[in-house]
Amino acid sequence: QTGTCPLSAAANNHKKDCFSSRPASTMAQTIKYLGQEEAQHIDEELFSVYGFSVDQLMELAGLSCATAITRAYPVTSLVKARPSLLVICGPGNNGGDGLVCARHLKLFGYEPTILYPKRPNKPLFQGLTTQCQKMEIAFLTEMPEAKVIDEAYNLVIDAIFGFSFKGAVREPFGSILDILKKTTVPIASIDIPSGWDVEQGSADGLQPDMLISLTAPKKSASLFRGRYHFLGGRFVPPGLERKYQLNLPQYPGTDCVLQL
Ligand SMILES: NC(=O)C1=CN([C@@H]2O[C@H](COP(=O)(O)OP(=O)(O)OC[C@H]3O[C@@H](n4cnc5c(N)ncnc54)[C@H](OP(=O)(O)O)[C@@H]3O)[C@@H](O)[C@H]2O)[C@@H](O)CC1
Ligand SMILES: [K+]
Repeated sequence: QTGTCPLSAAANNHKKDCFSSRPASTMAQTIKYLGQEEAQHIDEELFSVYGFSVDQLMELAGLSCATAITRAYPVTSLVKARPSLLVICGPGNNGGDGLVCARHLKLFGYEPTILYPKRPNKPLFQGLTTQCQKMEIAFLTEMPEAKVIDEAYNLVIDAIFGFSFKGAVREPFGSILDILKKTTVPIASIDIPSGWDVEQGSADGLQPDMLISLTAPKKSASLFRGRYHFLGGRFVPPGLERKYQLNLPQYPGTDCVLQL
């Protein structure tokens, strides 16, 4: 289930440079790209062994995503008059990351709008939804047409599916992904480009401009061809990193994200 990043020699050399402050024994090692089951085991262990709660890690994950998006697409670089963003949230924890990310992006000066078509009946997600509403973030009642999205928004944030996605896409997300494939505005995907097989990717799927891998990249991230690949979720305890041989690069200073 495990593997290392099958990147080009040039990219790997660059990664070695990034490790140059580390001991020689770890210098040649590259960050591990996780299989689906391994990602789920790590997630489970963070809660059961290391004592974290879901909302704690979701807050850090969502903050990482908002920070990375702000690095790649600063408000001053946006092409439209208003700093408008569309955040599409799915039914699981990836969708929760999207809600947290939207709240922080609002605090960072953007104007996010959220589409959240399938809302779990759980206090965590109800609370995150209320927080966004109280932050005066608008919620759409239906997915706009591709042309409308291209006209209205600078960027789409894809928080539909993460590492638990499996099988053929079920509605309403099939139609939503079909529309997203027709848009031309950049897409920033949280953890996995939605609709991609977590390990194999998808030849005719979304082609996001940005990918924010949380904890560690998943195997399909080796097929990402967009401009910006960031790592976020700076919360991995050393014992967990050692057990799964994650070989995480050092985050600079106090940063919660790192460009890969
Ligand atoms: N440890 C970490 O790194 C942390 C990870 N975090 C985040 O959690 C994410 C993983 O979250 P997750 O496990 O809740 O699953 P996720 O991928 O959101 O999807 C599950 C939902 O999708 C649905 N669904 C599945 N397949 C489908 C299909 N074919 N078609 C349609 N629907 C389908 C499925 O539906 P159901 O089973 O209910 O039918 C379920 O409701 C991870 O990627 C990261 O973003 C952070 O928050 C915290 C720290
Ligand atoms: K996603």
